Amino acid sequence: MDNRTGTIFALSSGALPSAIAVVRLSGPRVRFVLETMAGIVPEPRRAMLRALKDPRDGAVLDEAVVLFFEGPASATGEDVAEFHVHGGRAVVGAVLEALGSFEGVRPAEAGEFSRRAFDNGKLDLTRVEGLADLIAAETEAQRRQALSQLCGSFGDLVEGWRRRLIGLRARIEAGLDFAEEEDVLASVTDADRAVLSDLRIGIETKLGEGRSGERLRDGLQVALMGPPNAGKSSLMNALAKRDVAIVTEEAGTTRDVLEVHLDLSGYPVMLIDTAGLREAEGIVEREGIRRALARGSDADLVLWMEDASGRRTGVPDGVVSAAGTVWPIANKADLVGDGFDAGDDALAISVKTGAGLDRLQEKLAAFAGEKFAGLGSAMATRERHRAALTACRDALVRAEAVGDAELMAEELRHAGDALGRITGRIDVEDVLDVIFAEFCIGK
Ligand SMILES: Nc1nc2c(c(=O)[nH]1)N(C=O)[C@@H](CNc1ccc(C(=O)N[C@@H](CCC(=O)O)C(=O)O)cc1)CN2
Ligand SMILES: Nc1nc2c(ncn2[C@@H]2O[C@H](COP(=O)(O)OP(=O)(O)OP(=O)(O)O)[C@@H](O)[C@H]2O)c(=O)[nH]1
Ligand SMILES: [Mg+2]
Repeated sequence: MDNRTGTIFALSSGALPSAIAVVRLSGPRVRFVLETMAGIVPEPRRAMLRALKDPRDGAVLDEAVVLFFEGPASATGEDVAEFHVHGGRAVVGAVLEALGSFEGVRPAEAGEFSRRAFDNGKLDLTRVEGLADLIAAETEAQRRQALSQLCGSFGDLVEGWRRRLIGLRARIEAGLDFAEEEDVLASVTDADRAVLSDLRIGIETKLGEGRSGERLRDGLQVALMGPPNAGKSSLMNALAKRDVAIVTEEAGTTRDVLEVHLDLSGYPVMLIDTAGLREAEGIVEREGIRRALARGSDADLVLWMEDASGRRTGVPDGVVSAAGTVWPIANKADLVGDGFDAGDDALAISVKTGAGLDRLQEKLAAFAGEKFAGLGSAMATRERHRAALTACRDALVRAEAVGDAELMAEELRHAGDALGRITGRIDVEDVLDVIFAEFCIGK
């Protein structure tokens, strides 16, 4: 984004046609556009019904609800206007074209409204990320987490730590100046050390939550693995309630890794179907098996599925997920007869008759619930958060180890800067474009 000034506009609502479409504008020319097209600048935050006119010939384009938000009390911090128009393609097309005809007014790029909100101090980076997650949220747990991040739970926690660090550093540096004047050695008080270790513990606790926050965004990874023809793809389709994967009676049907997102009692799960494992002849199938093993070793949970009517070998040693959780499943219970008991700890199901599927779904939802339980609402949801927290923790550990007040102050500065990168208070020009590019146009 090179041109960060000017007045921008975009269709901020969804796909057309729709009942109503919202066209949003932000920037210094908003008042002029309102006067020209709606004949008035409405009182801030009061909806008005107006005829929208083409600035070039005065032709009426639509009858619209018009809103004005006076900067800085707006979503972007600039003057903002909204035209709530009828959501027809031609209506929206005509309004957008009319807006583009104004001097100094241009279409917005993806994420540009949010970028302005960030630049004007309306949202810190964690809130911006929460906003992106809220728009992407597909399940209740994701919505709650994203909304809490948008409202600042994580950003305020990090900013609180940063302020305490700054306070600590200020006290230590004041001591340094004093020592210089008085020609004595600066010392760090026990109280200062207590604050330091308290901060370190807080950050370590947050780091101890691991990737749970990231998993909440992407979904818990559950990989379907097992020998060919066990019914993995059939189960995938049954749980997804649509025909995602090809199912045939031929062994070796699935080659690529397939993913579907499931909503299990509000928890996000990414179900991964993989190629059946066997000594394969063809290179395509061998590559499929290589991918299957790779995904399985990354998964939070592996469902190891075998055919209950055949000879079951059990879970091979090689198939142990990173989290180490593997559930054996015996499918095709219908072929074995009524009251089939898998015997071992395997869960007996039949995708064909649906037997055992409810139980499996309940178990999966409980597993997801357990994985996400105990997480506060303020959580690190991205790799970059954890990287910065780790850098901060390392600097704090070094600060605790040094005896010299000057070196300690220096480490505290590093620690504070690491936290500042999370909220975007310092030195993050490089990550901004990445974060804002995630957004749709009009946001
Ligand atoms: N019509 C409409 N609906 C919408 C939005 C919008 O922009 N327009 N939003 C877009 O994301 C969300 C609401 N977010 C908003 C965030 C801040 C402000 C705003 O005017 N903030 C001012 C005043 C705050 C106040 O009065 O409490 C400010 O922060 O100073 C408006 C909407 C969801 N619904
Ligand atoms: N009788 C019976 N047949 C089933 C059941 N589940 C799946 N099948 C059948 O088993 C065959 C193989 O099913 P798939 O879902 O393609 O098996 P897969 O494990 O994905 O196989 P690969 O992709 O080759 O590894 C198909 O003909 C299915 O209709 C079941 O519960 N009972
Ligand atoms: Mg398959």
